[in-house]
Amino acid sequence: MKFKSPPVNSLSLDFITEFCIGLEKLENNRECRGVIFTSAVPNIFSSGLDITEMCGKSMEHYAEFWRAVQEMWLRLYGSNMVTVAAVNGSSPAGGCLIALTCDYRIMVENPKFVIGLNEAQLGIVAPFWFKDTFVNTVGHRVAERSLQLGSLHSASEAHRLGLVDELVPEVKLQEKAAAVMAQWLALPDHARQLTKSMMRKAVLDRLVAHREEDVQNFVNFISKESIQKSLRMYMEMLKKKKR
Ligand SMILES: CCCCCCCC/C=C\CC(=O)SCCNC(=O)CCNC(=O)[C@H](O)C(C)(C)COP(=O)(O)OP(=O)(O)OC[C@H]1O[C@@H](n2cnc3c(N)ncnc32)[C@H](O)[C@@H]1OP(=O)(O)O
Repeated sequence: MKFKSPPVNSLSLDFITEFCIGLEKLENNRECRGVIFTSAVPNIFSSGLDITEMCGKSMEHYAEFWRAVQEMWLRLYGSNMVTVAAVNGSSPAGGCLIALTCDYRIMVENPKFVIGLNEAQLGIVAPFWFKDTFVNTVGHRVAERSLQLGSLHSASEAHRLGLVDELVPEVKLQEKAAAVMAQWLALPDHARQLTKSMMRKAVLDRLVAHREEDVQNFVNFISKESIQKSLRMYMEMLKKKKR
């Protein structure tokens, strides 16, 4: 699945809806046993949640958007397929979450590319299921420090921390992703799928059990004037950076 929503593959409601539909089609296709996620936008894997979906909109819109974000994560983290992220660009916040939610992460070894859950830098808080996914990948200590500081890690640092599994030169990315996929698909599906489910079930169940509460927390948090102000300032900063 190649993300192609220029300029930065931000995760808008439309993007997320298409992502979920695409994933469901693949999940229902018996001939498809694995998916590689990558980007068709140069230098960007995904810039994370589309901030304009969380700024200046109605409470109803925030609730609809957040349910879609939850749905995307539930489908991807709970997927029966082998999922490989071929990270060929920067991947902050929600973009990093997509990578973390996959079974394996390969990143291009470009010192300019960054990845991480930088929510704290925007004055927002990564929800518990982002945190759980992060902890399950890198362990509690690394996740705690990285989340509190809202760190964006270079590709080499992300590799050292275990946030990504492998680094490759850009030209080798697709070949490496295909080789990893072949290695994972060599196992019997039922054994791999049951093992994956056993490892991820508690974290998935936790969101399913608290889904509406999580939507309400998000809506209350994001609609606070202080949070709206932080997000507006962040968007202005992104725009000014260009000039
Ligand atoms: C109690 C429960 C509480 C729950 C709280 C909420 C939890 C929310 C969880 C997740 C949050 C997120 O995912 S927020 C998104 C975080 N993303 C970022 O911080 C990345 C921001 N973007 C960048 O750093 C850079 O754009 C880039 C490194 C990704 C690319 O840099 P580049 O120089 O190539 O491009 P530009 O910066 O010039 O950007 C081009 C264009 O795109 C706009 N843009 C960028 N990112 C976003 C985004 N995430 N959403 C919307 N729009 C974005 C940027 O403003 C530029 O627009 P213009 O061309 O109009 O200027």
